[in-house]
Amino acid sequence: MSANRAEPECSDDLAEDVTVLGWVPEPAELSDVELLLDGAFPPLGGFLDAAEAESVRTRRRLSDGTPWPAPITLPVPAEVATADEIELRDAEGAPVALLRNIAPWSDGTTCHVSGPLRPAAAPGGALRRMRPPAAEVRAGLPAGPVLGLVADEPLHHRELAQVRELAAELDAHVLLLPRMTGPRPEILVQALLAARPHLPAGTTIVPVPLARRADPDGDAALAAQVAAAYGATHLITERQVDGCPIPVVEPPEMLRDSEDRWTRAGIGPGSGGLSTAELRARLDDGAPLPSWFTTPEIAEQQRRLHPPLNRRGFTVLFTGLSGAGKSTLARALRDELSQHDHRAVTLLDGDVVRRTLCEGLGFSAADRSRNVRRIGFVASEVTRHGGAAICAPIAPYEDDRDAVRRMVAECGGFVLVYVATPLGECERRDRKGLYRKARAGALPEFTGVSAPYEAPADADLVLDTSGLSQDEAVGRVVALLRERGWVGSWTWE
Ligand SMILES: Nc1ncnc2c1ncn2[C@@H]1O[C@H](COP(=O)(O)OS(=O)(=O)O)[C@@H](OP(=O)(O)O)[C@H]1O
Ligand SMILES: Nc1ncnc2c1ncn2[C@@H]1O[C@H](COP(=O)(O)OP(=O)(O)O)[C@@H](O)[C@H]1O
Repeated sequence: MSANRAEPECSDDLAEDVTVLGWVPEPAELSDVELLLDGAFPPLGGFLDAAEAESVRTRRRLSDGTPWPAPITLPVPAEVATADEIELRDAEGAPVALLRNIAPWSDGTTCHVSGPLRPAAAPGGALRRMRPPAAEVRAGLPAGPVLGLVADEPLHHRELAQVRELAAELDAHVLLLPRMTGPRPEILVQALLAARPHLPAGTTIVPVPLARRADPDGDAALAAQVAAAYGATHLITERQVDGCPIPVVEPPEMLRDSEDRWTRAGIGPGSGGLSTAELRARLDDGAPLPSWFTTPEIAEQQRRLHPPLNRRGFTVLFTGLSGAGKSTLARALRDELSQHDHRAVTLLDGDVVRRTLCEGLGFSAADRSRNVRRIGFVASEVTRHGGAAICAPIAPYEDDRDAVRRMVAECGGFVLVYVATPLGECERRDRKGLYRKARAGALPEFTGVSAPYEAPADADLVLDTSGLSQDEAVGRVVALLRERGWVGSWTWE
């Protein structure tokens, strides 16, 4: 049997020369660690080795032929891959699991570690009290069919009627597995708990920290594996699931009758309900959700999960050469928003950030990268909590700007403004005399002179301040924010 399959627990008495290193995996990888420890990925007992990963990638099967939909692997830096044992830690640095690194491997560019896992502490993670290990959940289920549903959206009247219909048809117990993904997973769980009065009596609800996979088919099939591990004997899903370990049941067509009840036989005007796009548009606009669509309690959680655009946070990242006008425009935009918008505005200006948050960092590529990503982290937190973050670093590297976009976009709006004032004009302005020094060789690694600036190809707005007044430039940013729905019309000028 491969080193990655479930195995007897390895012993604690390691030899003295065993090297143990700590490592903090990405949040999605930590979710896999939790699921492995909880027995939610049987028969896996740890991360896949090279042969198993290749077998899953090419055949969607483990090497012994067992269907397995997605590679569960753990990439690490090369120096970590050399350790015999790796202590996997959560974002706060607390130990979660110990990985016996029996078979480290490389895919040519990235190192991976593989081997059995054992817990390093009592099970933790968000909402832990609601989610016992898979075996415990299975043991608590009644005998007979169990209808599983892995939910990553709230359930409204139509979906709830579908679940009730299928449960009655199969005479099944319902096992609802809210999927803890996205920036506010706890709200999804609350939205699904709010649906309990409308689900069959005794429905078991267990949140699962199953991170989303890029490949939608592999993702759906992995969700099916998890549902089966927790005891589902049938799975409700609209998707085709290859190699599903349990029978799939498609949700039946439900229509709304003239009294707004959802039935299999119902007919009536608008009887199909709201499409996903219609629901999203209503949520974006803050429009009410009709009572035939959902209950007030579920609607409240749905709105918390997806607030109207003009109530969500956003970030504006100005990028451009020194002297391009980033700080000037950032300050003017701050003033404009402070005067007209309801959000708290946080200005993260290059010079100020470097004296505070990023004190001690220089201008090497690595330090600039750290600087920009730190700014991005703070901006994403401001955005998550409904504020407006305005950032004005040079941010010369595309990778770092992309990282900021990713961090922020998970939490709210993101706008990249390229202040594309030409180098000649920036140099002519030379407000701080830095270009002169750089040209004289007294200031090394100066952006545009002796250090690179990668002009963005993905800017949401490009502003050349050599041909645009400050007011016009800020007006364009505000117009874009308005067009995207993040800000409304000003009530007064
Ligand atoms: N070598 C070098 N290259 C570029 N800029 C330099 C350098 N040394 C000091 N300065 C001053 O630092 C400001 C840029 O800092 P940033 O944090 O925005 O830069 S970066 O995003 O990390 O690249 C920049 O401010 P702005 O003129 O507001 O852009 C400069 O005043
Ligand atoms: N249309 C404009 N928009 C912004 N700044 C302008 C404009 N026209 C001239 N400037 C001047 O250019 C300089 C830009 O400096 P700054 O805003 O500190 O740039 P950065 O933050 O990109 O280094 C300021 O002195 C500002 O007054």
